[in-house]
Amino acid sequence: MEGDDKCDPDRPAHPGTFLAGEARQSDSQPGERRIDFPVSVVLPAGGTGERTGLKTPKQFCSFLGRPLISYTIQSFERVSWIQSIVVVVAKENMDLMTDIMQRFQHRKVRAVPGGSTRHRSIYNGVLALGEQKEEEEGSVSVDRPKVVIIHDAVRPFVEEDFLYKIAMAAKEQGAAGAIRPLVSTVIATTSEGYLDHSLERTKYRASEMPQGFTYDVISQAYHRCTESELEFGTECLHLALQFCGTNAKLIEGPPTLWKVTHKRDLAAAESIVKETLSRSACVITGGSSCAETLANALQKAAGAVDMTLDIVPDLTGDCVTYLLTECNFIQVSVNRCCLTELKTLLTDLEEENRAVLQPPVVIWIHLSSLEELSVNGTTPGPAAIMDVASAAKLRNILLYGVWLHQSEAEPLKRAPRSSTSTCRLQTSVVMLDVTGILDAASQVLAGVFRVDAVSPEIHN
Ligand SMILES: Nc1ccn([C@@H]2O[C@H](COP(=O)(O)OP(=O)(O)OP(=O)(O)O)[C@@H](O)[C@H]2O)c(=O)n1
Ligand SMILES: O=P(O)(O)OC[C@@H](O)[C@@H](O)[C@@H](O)CO
Repeated sequence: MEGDDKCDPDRPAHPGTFLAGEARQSDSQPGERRIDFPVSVVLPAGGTGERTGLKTPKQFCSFLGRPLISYTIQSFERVSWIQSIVVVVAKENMDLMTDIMQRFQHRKVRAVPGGSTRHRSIYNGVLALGEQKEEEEGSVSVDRPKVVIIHDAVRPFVEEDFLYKIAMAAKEQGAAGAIRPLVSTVIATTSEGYLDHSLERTKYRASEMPQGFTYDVISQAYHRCTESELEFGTECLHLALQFCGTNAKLIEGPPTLWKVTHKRDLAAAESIVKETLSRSACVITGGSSCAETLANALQKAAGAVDMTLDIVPDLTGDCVTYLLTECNFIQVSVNRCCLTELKTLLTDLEEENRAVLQPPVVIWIHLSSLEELSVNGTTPGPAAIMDVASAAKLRNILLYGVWLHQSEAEPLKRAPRSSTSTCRLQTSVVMLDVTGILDAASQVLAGVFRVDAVSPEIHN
């Protein structure tokens, strides 16, 4: 089995080198990532978080209606080349973890019981990856990965690019780990509590997460390690070196890899999530092909915005909850205009009342012309939407309607750049094509991102 040579305890460990910045492997560029081997993740989350001083273990502390661990899981779920995630939680938290996975629709994730120490929890997670699984038809399968990424569940800010570097280095070297420069100098003390000596800071780094290992290396390292290591150790890279002779490749990671340890770290994590979310929009077009066009128009108009496109074509209450945890709720619906559905959405938004970017913004784009709207009779015209919008504004929700209005008499008028106080589209905005509509809608969205107060206007 490949990797045995990497786990030869007699093989002398070479000193290894600090990789400044990039992994020596081919520098990955976004979109160029090619992972052609199975990668799974173990998220140790079995601790009690004593250092926060809180009763709730920090991984289950919530902000913006979502537990910290859910943010971490989401970071990994978004990585397409990760095949499975194992969350390791204390036995007494298994039901809570199952509820979180269901409530936030976490896929690819399963929970297994942790141990009395972090190493024991991680070991349980590694063993779970190697277990045989009963398939529905009764057959047995093992989706044993080639590479295992281990990452503390209380480090919610992990980026795909860095995960890619760790996974590639782990596959090539047998082990890889994230490092960061030391902030404080490391000193050794005498038994009487005096300075014995200090270490030269430039020669040392802080070991962080994520870390990566071939399955063979990490499973055999844990299989061979001592009870004392399992009880008192804190470093998986050390186990790989000590018990497998595998010297990890060290890769300097971004500052976002920090671990939530103390209570103040929870507040820091919340402010980072808020800052990230406030640049995110959810575009729901019900399957219309214009989602990408709108996303591009918005990126041009509003700058870097994290767009979630068409994740939920039909909105019901629990989907609104899901959306609100994914992004600031800005819905752009194209050619979907049922007044009942609109009112239901607005009610759900009001009841959820958790969008980070207040107020939530809903834009209905009608690619059918007003004439068609009035003919089919089922779609409310501007006046009806205006009534709904006025009522919604009292509930701190902004509703816009933008219509395709075929009128040769009037030239196309681009919506003006949003002003600093309000974001207005001209009352007689004339759209002769989808791009013009989307441009106007993107300027509304851009205005939302750029101004605090946005007055709802209905434009046709
Ligand atoms: N028996 C344990 C102890 C810790 N961890 C996990 O290991 C990660 C990093 O450990 P740490 O920050 O020390 O978490 P706690 O042990 O919970 O914190 P404390 O030491 O303050 O109690 C956390 O995600 C924690 O949940 C674990 O899975 N099993
Ligand atoms: O020691 P703690 O349990 O607080 O946290 C675990 C950290 O030590 C660990 O994540 C890194 O040092 C990398 O091994």
